[in-house]
Amino acid sequence: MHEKGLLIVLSGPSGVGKGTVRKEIFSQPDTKFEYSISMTTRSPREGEVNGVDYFFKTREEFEQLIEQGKLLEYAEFVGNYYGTPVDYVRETLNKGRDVFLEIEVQGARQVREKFPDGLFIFLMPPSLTELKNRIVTRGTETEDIINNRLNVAKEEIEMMHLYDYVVENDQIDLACERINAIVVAEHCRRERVEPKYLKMLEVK
Ligand SMILES: Nc1nc2c(ncn2[C@@H]2O[C@H](COP(=O)(O)OP(=O)(O)O)[C@@H](O)[C@H]2O)c(=O)[nH]1
Ligand SMILES: Nc1ncnc2c1ncn2[C@@H]1O[C@H](COP(=O)(O)OP(=O)(O)O)[C@@H](O)[C@H]1O
Repeated sequence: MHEKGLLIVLSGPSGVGKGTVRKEIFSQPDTKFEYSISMTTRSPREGEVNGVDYFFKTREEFEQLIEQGKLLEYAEFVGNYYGTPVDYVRETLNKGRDVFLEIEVQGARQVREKFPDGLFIFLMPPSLTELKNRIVTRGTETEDIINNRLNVAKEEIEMMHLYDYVVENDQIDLACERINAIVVAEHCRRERVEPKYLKMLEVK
């Protein structure tokens, strides 16, 4: 019988670098977490592969998944649905593997309700100015949309207290190291009283 795996949730404001940090973590050969591939109604970008980057769905298909209770959480983000497949998450955790979700903050909030024992990590920008720079560099958005996004980001940052850890994404490699260290520490903390260790103390 395996111990249940840890559900790791990485979230944070739009543009902070969640996707970038997640990709870096999963490009490291010694990463042992399983990435849960999300469902989305947004169109694939150039180079994105169905079943690798996302499971691309129509709005009808996605709404059916919601009705059938197939999503652990879902949210509408900039006009598209995004959601986490519940069966994959439960099956993988039951195999004793750690599952890693990279999702926006509304979804993370729903996961917290269903998995209060999950490990919730909030990625923070070094400053709001730097967050604005990242949103500007990434997109083709107009000044109005960028300001609107920044206001949303401020509301998202206010949700920080709902998380177990806050990690600054000043440099991608440092943010990844911090996340990996948190997961290792969290395993030690949770498995401290595991029977196999207590057995060492048993009198023969
Ligand atoms: N709630 C939720 N958010 C998701 C999920 N998958 C991805 N996201 C988030 O959706 C947002 C948009 O993702 P995407 O369209 O890939 O664009 P980008 O990450 O901003 O380049 C990001 O904040 C992701 O973290 C999911 O399954 N559930
Ligand atoms: N540590 C960092 N330093 C500088 N730029 C970064 C860093 N992390 C991410 N970025 C850049 O910021 C932008 C937003 O990153 P992205 O991963 O798309 O954010 P999110 O998934 O949180 O919306 C991208 O252009 C990315 O290259």
